[in-house]
Amino acid sequence: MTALSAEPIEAAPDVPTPDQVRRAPKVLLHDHLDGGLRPATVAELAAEIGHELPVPGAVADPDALGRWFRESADSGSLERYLETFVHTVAVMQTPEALARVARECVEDLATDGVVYAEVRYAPEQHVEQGLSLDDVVAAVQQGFDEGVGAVAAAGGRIVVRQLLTAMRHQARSMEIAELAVAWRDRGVAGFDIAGAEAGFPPTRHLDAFEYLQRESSHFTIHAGEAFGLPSIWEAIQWCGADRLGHGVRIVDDVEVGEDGSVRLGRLAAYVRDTRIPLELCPASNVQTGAAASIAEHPIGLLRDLRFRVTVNTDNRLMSDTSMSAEMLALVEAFGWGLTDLRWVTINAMKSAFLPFDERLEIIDEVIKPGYAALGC
Ligand SMILES: O=c1[nH]cnc2c1ncn2[C@H]1C[C@H](O)[C@@H](CO)O1
Ligand SMILES: [Zn+2]
Repeated sequence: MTALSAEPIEAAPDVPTPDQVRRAPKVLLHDHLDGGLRPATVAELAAEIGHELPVPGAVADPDALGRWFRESADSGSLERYLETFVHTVAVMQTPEALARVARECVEDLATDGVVYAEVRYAPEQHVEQGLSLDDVVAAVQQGFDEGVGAVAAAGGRIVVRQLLTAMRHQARSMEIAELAVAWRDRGVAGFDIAGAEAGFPPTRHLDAFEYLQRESSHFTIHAGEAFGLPSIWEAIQWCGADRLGHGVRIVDDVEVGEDGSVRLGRLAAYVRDTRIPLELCPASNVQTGAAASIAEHPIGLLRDLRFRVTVNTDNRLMSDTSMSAEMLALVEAFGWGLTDLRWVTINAMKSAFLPFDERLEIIDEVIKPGYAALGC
């Protein structure tokens, strides 16, 4: 057990304005492609293929559809939150639709000031109309390439990589891990597992993780979101996860005394000592019930204790969020300043599944100058 005080790293020097937050360079490690569609795109693609949406007339009123996603995902349960994906996955079954969604994703992230993103989705969910797993990855990559090209043509700069997710309740993780390795030099940076956590421990997919380790590949695991410490422990100590998707329940292993003293249990100490990145997604956690509110979200404590905290969107459509919105909410709830936003951004870039020299280049050439321009 470790004892230490929960003193902040340093006082936040200033309160950033919404415009400063939007202009600040951002790094996004945890964003689902099928959770980030524009409402208008869901409506148009659904109309094209005759998929029935829960909101009639959504093409004419995409905002109403956006509200439906947000409200339905606001369920307090991960299982019910995940039910909303049936409508986004349904409209992402052709190369054209996949490429469009991927291109728009890149454009939306760049508009939000994101300079590096790893965007994940489960290829096995996009083969209902006969595409092969390879076709799916190729279509998404084409969309990403087009999006990056469009951003560059408009004078911007963004780097985007795919993470391939396997669904934890299914049994295709080995195939998806092999797919990630096959595409590793063509836009895929790593692997993940997602889906309902309770009852589906990461060790169910141990063969896939062991294969990836032998291939010197990278992976993150959704763990410690809807389920607690045992899931995090398996993800790290059995499966060898490089990062934790959410990982927010690590606070169950942190004890804060009335006098402000803090004791870390063995697992929390290990996560902090080894600098395992936490892909925290505050708005999503409030919707699924993992946190009661942003103000009560453990990110404040985890930042003060200097865990390797990163800030993420998870599902921009279901949470009606963006990186700027997530950061602004933290500014408001915890009084974070630009120094804190810069810290989580550099934490995220250090934790990316990109080669070391490319990470450094983005930190030195994009992130630091971008914050310096804001006076930080
Ligand atoms: O926060 C999440 N936890 C677990 N699974 C999730 C979360 N957000 C999205 N997913 C699932 C639903 C998607 O269809 C799938 C692949 O992106 O991943
Ligand atoms: Zn997620």
